[in-house]
Amino acid sequence: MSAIDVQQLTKVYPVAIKQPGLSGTLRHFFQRDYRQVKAVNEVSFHIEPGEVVGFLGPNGAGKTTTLKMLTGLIYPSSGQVRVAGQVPFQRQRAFLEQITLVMGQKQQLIWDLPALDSLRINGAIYDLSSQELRQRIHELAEMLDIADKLTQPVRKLSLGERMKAEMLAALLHHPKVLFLDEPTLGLDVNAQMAVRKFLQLYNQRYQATIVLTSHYMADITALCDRVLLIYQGQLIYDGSLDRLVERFAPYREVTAELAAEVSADVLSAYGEIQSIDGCKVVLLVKREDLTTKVSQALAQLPVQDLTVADPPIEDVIGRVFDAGSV
Ligand SMILES: Nc1ncnc2c1ncn2[C@@H]1O[C@H](COP(=O)(O)OP(=O)(O)OP(=O)(O)O)[C@@H](O)[C@H]1O
Repeated sequence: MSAIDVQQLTKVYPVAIKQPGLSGTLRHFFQRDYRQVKAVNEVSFHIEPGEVVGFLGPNGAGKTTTLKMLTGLIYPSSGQVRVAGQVPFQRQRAFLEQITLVMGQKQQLIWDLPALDSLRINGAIYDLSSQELRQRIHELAEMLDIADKLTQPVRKLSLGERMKAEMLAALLHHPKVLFLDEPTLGLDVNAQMAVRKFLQLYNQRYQATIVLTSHYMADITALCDRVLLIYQGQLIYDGSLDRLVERFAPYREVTAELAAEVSADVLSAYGEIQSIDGCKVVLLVKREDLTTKVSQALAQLPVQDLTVADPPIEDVIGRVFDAGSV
């Protein structure tokens, strides 16, 4: 059985239209006109247990709306969803016990109390015995390296420590399916890495399924075997990151260190110029022309060093979204 099954999922939001000015406000009060915003449009995918999947898209693409439907916070307008065999919007206990949702910009811990107190409340909600609760807090706190911070009021924790404590609270019931919306938002590089490491460990230890959205590509490349690209509510790609680069970046990035400066006119014969910084040049070369262009460059230019790489994944995805279609 798939961990997540989504078929033709659609969400349409009715949005009230208000004319400007006082008369518009008065009219709006008595008679409202609505327009329909299709935030998610016939999206289908399946995710197997234990998979870690990145959900990518520009602002307003429909990622959060999809996560909200997958966690049962909102009803779909049409289509089917099953998560851990359950229908999310029915909000059955058997469903809630198996999932969690972490939103980077929202918090569940009580600001003025130590995290430990909020964890005790969660333990009671999930009917954990005091021994079970102690053992789970101990285990997760070790994994997150946060044990010594749990007795301080949450408001005194750093952002990174708070995020770790939030994770602990969200995972106390050992969910099998994790939905994470921007879990590393605003964290510094070290805290981002700590959260990523923890998620890897949790995934391995509990064979948990993880779906995450992030605007930090480092999160996606470190964690996700598979990515879903969503654009204007539609799923435009479902597959591995490598295949995404091959499919949407039909070029490679060639960086050359030259012994002397060479004019842009001459360099443009070898590829599309990405940047020239004195003797360091970066060119984009079509994959099929790579061998020919690189051998020509080596023979004809004063090359001291040359490297060939895929372009940064941010650039590839940016180009896909700029192009606006597949
Ligand atoms: N409650 C709502 N009522 C009306 N429209 C909404 C509502 N929630 C979201 N939308 C609209 O639906 C679209 C998708 O929004 P959503 O929050 O799902 O995007 P997102 O991909 O998560 O974006 P971001 O990366 O900025 O968080 C946007 O056009 C947004 O304005």
